[in-house]
Amino acid sequence: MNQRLDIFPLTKSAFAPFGDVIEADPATLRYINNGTTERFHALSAAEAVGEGARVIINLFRGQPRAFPYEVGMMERHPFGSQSFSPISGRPYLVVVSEDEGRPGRPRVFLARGDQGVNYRRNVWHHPLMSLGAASDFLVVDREGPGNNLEEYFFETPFIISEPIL
Ligand SMILES: NC(=O)N[C@@H](O)C(=O)O
Ligand code: NI
Repeated sequence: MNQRLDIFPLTKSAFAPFGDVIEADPATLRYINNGTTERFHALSAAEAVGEGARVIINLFRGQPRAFPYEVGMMERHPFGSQSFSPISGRPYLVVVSEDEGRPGRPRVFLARGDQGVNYRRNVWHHPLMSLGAASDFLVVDREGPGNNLEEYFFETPFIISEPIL
């Protein structure tokens, strides 16, 4: 099998099996604050399940990945969603897999610096992949009891070549 992964643009429809894209979607636009603010309403929703669980807001500062990059593992969070919204304005990579009892072949999306993603609960994804320079992200996910991190390690890593920005 060809282990090299192609990179696709991040779009709402392509990402739909994995979660939501957080971007200024005109279909969600509401004018608020006496017309001085545009509200792009309910682009996604945070989920945190389990007694005593809560949704938390974090800042992640991701160091840039080097290429060619080996995707040797995927992870998922069984008890909650996880969203990443870029603050530094730089593009980044989003790597997700369908669940086949284990992660299927990863799919790689290039996200613009004005696009965030919300991984639905229990969706396989690779940890944050910043590009070019250390990049900050607002991250909304779940804190609470139980192990909210499941990891899977591939026998043969997949390869991502340097993205063309
Ligand atoms: N470990 C952690 O909080 N981050 C990962 O879940 C990630 O997806 O980057
Ligand atoms: Ni994660």
